[in-house]
Amino acid sequence: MINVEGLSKDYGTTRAVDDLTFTVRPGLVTGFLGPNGAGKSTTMRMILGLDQPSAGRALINGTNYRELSEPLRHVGALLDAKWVHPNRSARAHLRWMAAANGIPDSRVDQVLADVGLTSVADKRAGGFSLGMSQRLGLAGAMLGDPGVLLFDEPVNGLDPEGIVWIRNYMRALARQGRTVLVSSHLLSEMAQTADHLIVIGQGRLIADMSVAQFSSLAQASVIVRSPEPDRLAQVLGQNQITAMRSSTADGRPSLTVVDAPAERVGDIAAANHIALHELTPRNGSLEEAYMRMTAGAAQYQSGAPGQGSPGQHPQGPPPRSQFPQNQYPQNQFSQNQFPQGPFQPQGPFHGQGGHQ
Ligand SMILES: Nc1ncnc2c1ncn2[C@@H]1O[C@H](COP(=O)(O)OP(=O)(O)OP(=O)(O)O)[C@@H](O)[C@H]1O
Repeated sequence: MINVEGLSKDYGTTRAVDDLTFTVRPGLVTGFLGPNGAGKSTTMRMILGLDQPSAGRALINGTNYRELSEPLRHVGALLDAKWVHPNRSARAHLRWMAAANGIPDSRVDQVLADVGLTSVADKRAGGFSLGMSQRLGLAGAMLGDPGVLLFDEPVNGLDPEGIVWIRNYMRALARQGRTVLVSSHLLSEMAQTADHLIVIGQGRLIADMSVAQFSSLAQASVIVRSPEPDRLAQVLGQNQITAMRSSTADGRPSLTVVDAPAERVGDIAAANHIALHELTPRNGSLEEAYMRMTAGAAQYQSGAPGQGSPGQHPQGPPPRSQFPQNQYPQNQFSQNQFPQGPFQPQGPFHGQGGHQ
């Protein structure tokens, strides 16, 4: 288990991590999600004792990383896949790591086999593709058979096969009861990999909830086509359901309902003898929900001149007062309550009823 408590990090005048508190539980893949510059890597480095917090602490199984005896037996990390001597073979690299950490040599061939690198174990690691380097990094992380694993953007630059492989590998580690924290700036990736999400923006906690709860934040809708759209809209209105005129992807006229499930729309149509030619439930886009949630928290985003562009380092996060006020009750989201405007990052949203 990882416990992050009131963790902050300042680099000069830049507050990279701002009073973060969260727990990463065993048996789950926890996605650590946030736009570029949100503070994910800095947080992971502090968990791994590579950076000193300005305030707060990060504990692994109740202990500070720097106080762990034989840390590789507790924590494995994949931070930079290319962190390997280019002229060493994969096997030599792992043997060197094992020797430095009091891990028996026999473990090296085990982890090489686990990640599918046995056949290239004696090849120069410098000649490895990114996918092979990621596997070697994973092998290094698994050397001490640790219960806690941290992966920083592990799918960056991988081809689809590599992405699926690493995703399955992380899920298998969690199923074995390990604690798995994996960072990404891609919600689509996390939605397929993680069970739980911790979302940060500008160093602050924005959301801490299961992927299922996060999904329910995305607004669902029902697409309806009928030869009698006006009468259908009218009877739906009589039932306090709003139907908006829309059109399907191929240009056919339709109605879109956001405040009732497909079953209710179908029942009302049937009760009023209105034929339906289509009744399609649609899940809201998770990506849209994520964009709304992190709006204003992205360090670099396209926007008006002066709002920050790639390569420009702003002077630090804006003060909290610049964010719009929260108009929504916390912890009370339902499918149809998700805010339409930019999500404000003042108060973290803690999912209820998630995994314990
Ligand atoms: N060594 C450093 N010195 C100064 N500022 C730093 C340092 N490391 C990180 N920062 C700043 O801290 C903030 C958080 O950076 P961090 O790399 O942790 O974010 P991230 O969420 O991992 O982003 P990315 O997805 O782009 O890697 C950024 O403003 C970054 O510029």
